[in-house]
Amino acid sequence: MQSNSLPNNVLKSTAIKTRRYYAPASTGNFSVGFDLLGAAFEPVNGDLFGDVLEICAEQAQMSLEITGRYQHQLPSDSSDNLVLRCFYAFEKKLGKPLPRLQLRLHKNLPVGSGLGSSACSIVVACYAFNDYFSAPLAEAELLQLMAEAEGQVSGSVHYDNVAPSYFGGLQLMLPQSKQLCRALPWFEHWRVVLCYPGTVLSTKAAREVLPKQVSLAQSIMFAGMLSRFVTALYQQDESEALAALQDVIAEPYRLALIPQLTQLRADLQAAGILHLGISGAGPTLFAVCQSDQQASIAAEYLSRHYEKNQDAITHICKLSSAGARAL
Ligand SMILES: Nc1ncnc2c1ncn2[C@@H]1O[C@H](COP(=O)(O)OP(=O)(O)O)[C@@H](O)[C@H]1O
Ligand SMILES: N[C@@H](CCOP(=O)(O)O)C(=O)O
Repeated sequence: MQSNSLPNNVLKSTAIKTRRYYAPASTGNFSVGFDLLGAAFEPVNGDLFGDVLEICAEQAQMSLEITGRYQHQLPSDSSDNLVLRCFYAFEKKLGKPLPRLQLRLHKNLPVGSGLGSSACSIVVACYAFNDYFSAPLAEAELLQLMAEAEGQVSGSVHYDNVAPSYFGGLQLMLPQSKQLCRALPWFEHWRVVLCYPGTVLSTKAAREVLPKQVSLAQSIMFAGMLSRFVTALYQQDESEALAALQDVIAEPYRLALIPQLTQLRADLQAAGILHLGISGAGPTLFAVCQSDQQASIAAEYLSRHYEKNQDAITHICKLSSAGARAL
């Protein structure tokens, strides 16, 4: 193995045992916590629903091969890829040259989907580089690097996808706290159906429809609903938690981008499913279900009425408590 301190141009290709890393899909906001709350999910059937990054060799130049179901949604020029951008940002943060790598990204999450696709690639990349180079960055530093990379994509720094995709679970962001975020309790029997219709909605565009300021009444309602939800989780009061899942910040404005939401929600509520919300900035919708049976009904309904093309996908999920990891 070559030394890390050698200049890049004298490094030769060095075979290594391929290392594989994974980060899960995530739902930002979870309706009630715009930019402050996010959850990582994985399909109950054991499918991997998140990006996989392989580090295959050390070599003279960086290279990135892109494969996977949603590779066609990414720029063909891989130099624009977030994975490479993360490598250079990671190297800059360390302040010393790193060996160049041969990388392979399995793009398993649709782009511009509301499933934290950009965050997922950012998280798997930063996690992989930190692990591969023997963990030079502490968790908080790595999370900050991830959030900065995400901010460059969406136009403003928000942690509600990178934090759950990195740490797993339902994560509440803690502004101005050293801890940055905290995992909240959950209802283990909850199933969350994620339905991506197959159409692209950029997060940046979906943020641009939001007002720059909200009223005092909206601010109080937002803080109140989020508090109601969080306390209900701690008290394991399920009906309170479900009742608090109201988005008073983004949904009123994003509804124009996802007009089917109103009818789909009414139909699912008639079937006993108590919450349907926008996953992240959309267009993916998420349904919170209280049993496997409800989840099957919601998944069947949404895939029939909301999927629009061959890129569409619907998964019945549970909370992914593990987050990013080596496979
Ligand atoms: N590895 C990657 N994964 C996802 N998006 C990427 C990646 N590399 C570059 N991009 C670009 O980042 C942007 C991600 O868009 P965004 O709307 O934030 O997606 P999402 O809402 O799914 O996170 C797109 O312009 C996409 O082309
Ligand atoms: N809080 C963000 C979440 C964006 O999630 P994404 O999966 O759509 O990137 C927002 O609502 O803008």
